Amino acid sequence: MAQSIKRHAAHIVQELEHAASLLTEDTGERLTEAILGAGRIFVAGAGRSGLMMKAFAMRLVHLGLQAHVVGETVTPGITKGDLLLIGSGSGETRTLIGMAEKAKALDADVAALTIQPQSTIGALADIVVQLPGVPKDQASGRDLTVQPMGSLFEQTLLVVLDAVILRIMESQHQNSGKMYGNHANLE
Ligand SMILES: O=C([C@H](O)CO)[C@H](O)[C@H](O)COP(=O)(O)O
Repeated sequence: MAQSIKRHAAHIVQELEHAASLLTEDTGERLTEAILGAGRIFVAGAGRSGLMMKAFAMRLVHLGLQAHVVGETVTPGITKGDLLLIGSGSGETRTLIGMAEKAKALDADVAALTIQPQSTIGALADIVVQLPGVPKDQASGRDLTVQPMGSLFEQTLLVVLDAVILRIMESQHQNSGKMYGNHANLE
């Protein structure tokens, strides 16, 4: 018999709680330092992972940081001192590998959030944040989730990035009210 949406939602939250419990105490600390030390932050990701990266870029802008989404028409060029932040569960998405290589060639720093630190993108990155989850082909870790493809990773990615935002808010004495002042007013 089909389960209710409520039960499915509760199951997803349970999976996320388990994923959060697998994080180490220092998860994201180096990344946070790199974000605060960067000239500008460029975020990249494909598909649903890319949507999470976009959501993160919005909050960085709310914090008053210079953040850009790779691939947008108005996104400037990356250069030395900038940080390219890639979210990729598999760490093997072709377009993102090319971006990581180009950023490195231009002397920018690269950080990756991925399930697979040993992946091509993980190996190219200066900073790797390993997240629990199941890659989209579900070749490993199937016991962690009932959800399709990379959903658990994509949700965990958003949760961890939102936690990074809270960490930056603490260190910069920011609050939601101040950040709201930087929110789009043409919407
Ligand atoms: O959109 C995606 C798909 O729905 C998997 O759940 C992925 O996020 C997209 O294909 C990018 O993959 P990764 O780079 O492996 O995160």
